[in-house]
Amino acid sequence: MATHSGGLNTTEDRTAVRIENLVRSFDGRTVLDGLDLSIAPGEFVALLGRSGSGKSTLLRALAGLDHDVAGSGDLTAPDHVSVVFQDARLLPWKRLLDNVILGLPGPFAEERGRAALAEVGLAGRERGWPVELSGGEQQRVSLARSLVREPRLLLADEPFGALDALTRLRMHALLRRLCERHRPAVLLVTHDVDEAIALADRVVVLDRGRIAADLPVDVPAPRRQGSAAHTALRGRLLARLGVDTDEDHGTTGAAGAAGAAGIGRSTRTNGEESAA
Ligand SMILES: Nc1ncnc2c1ncn2[C@@H]1O[C@H](COP(=O)(O)OP(=O)(O)OP(=O)(O)O)[C@@H](O)[C@H]1O
Repeated sequence: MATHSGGLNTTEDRTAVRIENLVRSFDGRTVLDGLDLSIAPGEFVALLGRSGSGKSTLLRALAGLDHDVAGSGDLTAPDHVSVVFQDARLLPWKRLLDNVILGLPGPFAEERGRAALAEVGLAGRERGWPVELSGGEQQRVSLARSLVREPRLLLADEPFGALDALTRLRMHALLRRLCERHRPAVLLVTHDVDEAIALADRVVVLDRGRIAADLPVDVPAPRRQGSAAHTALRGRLLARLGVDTDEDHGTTGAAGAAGAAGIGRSTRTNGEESAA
């Protein structure tokens, strides 16, 4: 695997993503400060961090969307990267199938697009228009558009942030199924600690431009909220986010709000927490 300082490289080896000493600054303010992170092929990593901590900046760097931003470090990512954003970003003047296969080369693009729409539960809607879809359905099309390209790395920037709670749960189940089938490496940015625990193999917390915690999700399926393992991991993550949950003292109301927001006052030390 070849890596080059300051650029985006590609690799086909056993590491899907390797980031070393990544630095990104805006107007003299350092946002990513020597960040290190690796993701294995097929691994699902959730990225938490307070607002403004640099999560989207990291995603943009991985997507190769920040060529105009000054910075340094080594960054290695696969050739095939897809990005899903909070808004589905469908082209309103194109039918759903055409949105899914937009720019997709090859004679079987239509066939693959139909299969992808069926996979996300939208079989028969190929000739429909984006305006006819709910927010959740639009995000399904966005997922189909990403997965039809068989990415080795799927980057998702709060893809369910605008959805209602029930739709969000359905989308969790769908994303899990799709990832089990297609096995891309995934980096999911979320503000929701419970979403991170529900979906990821590993959760990392970004703080002060570095990875402050890197914890495996050792919660037995079906990862029910309220189980001892779920509650323990949730508490550790919220603590790293600077949220005082009081869960040890038997009050969970504030923790519930904090779990969804992923924000709060800063009380942590600067040390990195990782798997014990
Ligand atoms: N193009 C840019 N020009 C100037 N500053 C920027 C730019 N992009 C990001 N920033 C700044 O970098 C910091 C990190 O932004 P980023 O969007 O990566 O944070 P985030 O963790 O994704 O935040 P949120 O959770 O609120 O979406 C913020 O202070 C933001 O204002």
